[in-house]
Amino acid sequence: MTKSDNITDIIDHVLYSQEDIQAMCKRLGKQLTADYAGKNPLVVGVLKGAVFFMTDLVREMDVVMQNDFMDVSSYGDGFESSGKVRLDIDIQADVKGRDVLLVEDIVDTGHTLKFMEDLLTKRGAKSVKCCALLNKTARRVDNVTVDYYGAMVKNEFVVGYGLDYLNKYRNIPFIGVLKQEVIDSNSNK
Ligand SMILES: O=P(O)(O)OC[C@H]1O[C@H](OP(=O)(O)OP(=O)(O)O)[C@H](O)[C@@H]1O
Ligand code: HPA
Ligand SMILES: [Mg+2]
Repeated sequence: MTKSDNITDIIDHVLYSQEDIQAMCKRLGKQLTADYAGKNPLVVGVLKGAVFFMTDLVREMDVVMQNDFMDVSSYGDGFESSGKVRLDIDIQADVKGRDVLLVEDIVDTGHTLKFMEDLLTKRGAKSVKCCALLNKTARRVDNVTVDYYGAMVKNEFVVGYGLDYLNKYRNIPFIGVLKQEVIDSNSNK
C-alpha cells in the first residue's frame, strides 16, 4: 500500500468536485421529481456505495416516496468484479405493483444492476429503473439500461463519495481517479 497516511495522496486527479456532484444531484432530482410525481415510488439505495448519493439525491426530489436499502456486493477483491453478486441484506418492502427506483453510485459491468432488476421484476414490481451517479460502459457485460445518470466515466477506477477500493476511501467528499500504483501494489499480494 501507499506509505502515506493522507487519503487524498492516493488520488491521481479529481474527476468531479463537490460542486459538480451537487449540480448532478440537483439536475437528476428535478428530472425524477417530474417523472415520479404521484407514483409513490420505492426508492432503494444499494449499499454500501450508494448511501452518500442516495441521501443527497432524494432530498432533491420533491415527491412523496418510500425508502429502503439493499446490500449487494461483488467487488470483494477491489478492482475486478467477481461476477458473483451476493445479496447480504434484502429490502423489507413488498415491491408487488410498485414503481421501484434503484439508486447506485456506479454501474460498471452491469452484474449488480442485472441481479437486482431480475430479482425485483420476479417479485412483481410494476417498474424497475435505475439512477446511477456514474455510468461506466467500457467494461459493460450485462445488457442493462441506466435510465438516469450524473455522468459517464472512462475505464478508470474511481473512488470517493461512496465509491471504494478495498472498502476504503468512501469518505473522500469528491470523486477522484485512483492512482494505478495503489492498484498495482495490491494486485502483487
Ligand atoms: O456494475 P458492476 O460491475 O456490478 O459494479 C457496480 C457495483 O459495484 C459496486 O459495489 P460493490 O460490489 O463494490 O459493493 P459496495 O457498494 O459495498 O462497495 C458499486 O457500488 C455497484 O453496486
Ligand atoms: O470504478 C469503480 N470504483 C469503485 N467501485 C467500483 N465498482 C465498480 N466500478 C467501480
Ligand atoms: Mg465497492
